[in-house]
Amino acid sequence: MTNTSNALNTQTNNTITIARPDDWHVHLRDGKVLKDTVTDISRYVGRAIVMPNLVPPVTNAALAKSYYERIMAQAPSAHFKPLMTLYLTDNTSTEDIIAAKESGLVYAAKLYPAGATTNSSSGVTNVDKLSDVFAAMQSVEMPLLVHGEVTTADIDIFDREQVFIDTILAPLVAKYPNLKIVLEHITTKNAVDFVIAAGDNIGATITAHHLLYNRNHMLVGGIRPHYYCLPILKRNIHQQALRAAATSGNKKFFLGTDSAPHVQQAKETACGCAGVYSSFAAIELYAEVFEQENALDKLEAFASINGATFYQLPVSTDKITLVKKSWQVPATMNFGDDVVVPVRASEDILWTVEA
Ligand SMILES: NC(=O)N[C@@H](CC(=O)O)C(=O)O
Ligand SMILES: [Zn+2]
Ligand SMILES: [Zn+2]
Repeated sequence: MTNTSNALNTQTNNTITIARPDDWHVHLRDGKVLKDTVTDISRYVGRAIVMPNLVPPVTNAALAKSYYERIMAQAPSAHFKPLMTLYLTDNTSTEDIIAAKESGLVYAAKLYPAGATTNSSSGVTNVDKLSDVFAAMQSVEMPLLVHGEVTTADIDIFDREQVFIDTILAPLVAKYPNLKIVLEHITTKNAVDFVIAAGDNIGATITAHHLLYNRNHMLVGGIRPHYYCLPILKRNIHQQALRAAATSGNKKFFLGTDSAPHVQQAKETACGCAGVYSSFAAIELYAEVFEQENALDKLEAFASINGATFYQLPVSTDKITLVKKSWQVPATMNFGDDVVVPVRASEDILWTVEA
């Protein structure tokens, strides 16, 4: 099959060539494990929006710069570029936003409602405290990335995203009509519907695991901690809505793995951490979903075009090729002095990226 100048992807039944994908939401962690996460992600991913939920969090341009330098010190592949993010707290100032923008390294700021997820204890307790910060972000055109879950004890964990959209996100979108917002790792039909109905300034990332799995995978026949992530896997109708959105080609939806490794002991315990490690095989996992939905022709839009367009960055001119060839994921993977149990551990992944 020949490529035409305006159709970027080339496809047969068993291979597909697309522009180099980016990952618009990933956790690379820090310290000894950085070598492992950076090696895995930089195998073929171009740009990655790097989450700032370290301990302590990445709250200003200076911290973002030193984290950037620690990532680059791992000697990632030449095509890899980390795009840094700022962690918003109750104390973030408009000066922090301006300095971050001027650094040229920070591409977005992340809103973690305090207590919502891993390392979010320094997060924002009340978005009203950040009015000036959001106004500054709107004026310097810095996207706001949102972990969209409320944290109040009276709200059921399966409803946290929907309640966040209704009570916090919708008013925020109304108050800052030009602020670019990415609702990260969406998990519900409510989120899909909200994003579709909103203006072009509102987008969403979708993880591979929320496309491949629903809460039955986590809970039927025994509790499986390696499926536990936040926002938590929802029921099948939500999974179907996510699959429809991702494979639709709609420019508002783009690839964000939310790959979030935790050591094996921290997952396989009485109170296990939230997070799924997936970035070692991101595009291969998404390709399974797109093939199942008969939408391999939309994979490039989701993985390589829509996110770049949202962030006003050029689409990569490099290409990668996926081949329909299965391989077995190891039971564990190196993670500093420890190991992580990756998504699909000891099972097959159906696609392979050609070296
Ligand atoms: N997604 C997760 O379950 N965990 C993430 C945090 C996050 O993205 O919310 C982590 O940092 O471990
Ligand atoms: Zn999150
Ligand atoms: Zn995340």
